[in-house]
Amino acid sequence: MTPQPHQNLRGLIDAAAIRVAAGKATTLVEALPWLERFRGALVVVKYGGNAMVDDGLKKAFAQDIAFLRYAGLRPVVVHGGGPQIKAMLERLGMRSEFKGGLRVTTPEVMDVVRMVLTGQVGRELVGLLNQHGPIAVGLSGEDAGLLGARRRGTEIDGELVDLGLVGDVESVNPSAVLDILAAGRVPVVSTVAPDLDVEGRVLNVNADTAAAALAVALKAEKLVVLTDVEGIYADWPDRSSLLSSIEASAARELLARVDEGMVPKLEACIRAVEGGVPQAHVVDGRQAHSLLLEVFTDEGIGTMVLPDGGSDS
Ligand SMILES: Nc1ncnc2c1ncn2[C@@H]1O[C@H](COP(=O)(O)OP(=O)(O)O)[C@@H](O)[C@H]1O
Ligand SMILES: CC(=O)N[C@@H](CCC(=O)OP(=O)(O)O)C(=O)O
Repeated sequence: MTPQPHQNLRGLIDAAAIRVAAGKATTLVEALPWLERFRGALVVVKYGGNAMVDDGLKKAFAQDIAFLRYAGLRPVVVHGGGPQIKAMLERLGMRSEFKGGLRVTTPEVMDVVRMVLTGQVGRELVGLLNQHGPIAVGLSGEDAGLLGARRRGTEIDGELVDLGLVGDVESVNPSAVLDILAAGRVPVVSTVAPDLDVEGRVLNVNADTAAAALAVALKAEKLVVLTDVEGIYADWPDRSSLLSSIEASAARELLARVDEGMVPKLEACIRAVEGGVPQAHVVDGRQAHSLLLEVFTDEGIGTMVLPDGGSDS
């Protein structure tokens, strides 16, 4: 019997659909070695405020974290919120400046930082994640003694500059995070920390810094820093100088040549790998699902920071 034209068309569509399905299966199978390798792995993901400005990207980020969780990893989210703090300060008619990539924080600015990070950005991320099931629990460095911080300055042209209520993490008590992970949930951490020297005072901790300290304390398998640039450039802003990987001591040398937002990020990656985290990645958070690509494919996305000698192993 001669096939009717519509049957022919149907046959063609089916063949195309099968090819698409086969492609999807290939993608899933390609993830298998990574699923095996990272099953149960604790991964600290720092989600930068600049990668958080677009609703579609935020949704994709929440999907990625939910995916990691349902794939059997143990993601811990540490979020930033620099642009969101800036927007709120502007609404309130306030200003703050950055020195060495860190916000100079007066007591009035600190109130806004705490309100925006813990009360706004953290809440929003928890809400987005919980659209995938009751998985996310938000907490700040103040909860159950998670973080303890001491005031720090920053060095600019060899001189120590005061930053006000800015802290560096001195102690981590990870038990609250571990409790949440043991319950099968995803901790979402905002980086306000009690001052170890002045009772009742809280300090503004850069989120990269806090993520590194947490990754070390939790003995994470990796730290992934999502930001608004493709990775670390050896010669910023020369776009041909994107690094695919760099070892800790070379990264330390590079610190003198990066500026502003990349300073705490690079410091954080160095701190993580020198503290025992096997690898730290700076990845472009403006690309939807970059986190999944980083964890589950071998495509070498972003820049990987390794401990010294790590490239040879
Ligand atoms: N060497 C470098 N490589 C990449 N980015 C750099 C470098 N030096 C400075 N930067 C700047 O750092 C920015 C990332 O920091 P930031 O905007 O604070 O991100 P986030 O909000 O994710 O913490 C980049 O957008 C870029 O402008
Ligand atoms: C001391 C310091 O600079 N704290 C940061 C905390 C938020 C943060 O780190 O946000 P991003 O990751 O989006 O940059 C700030 O006040 O902006």
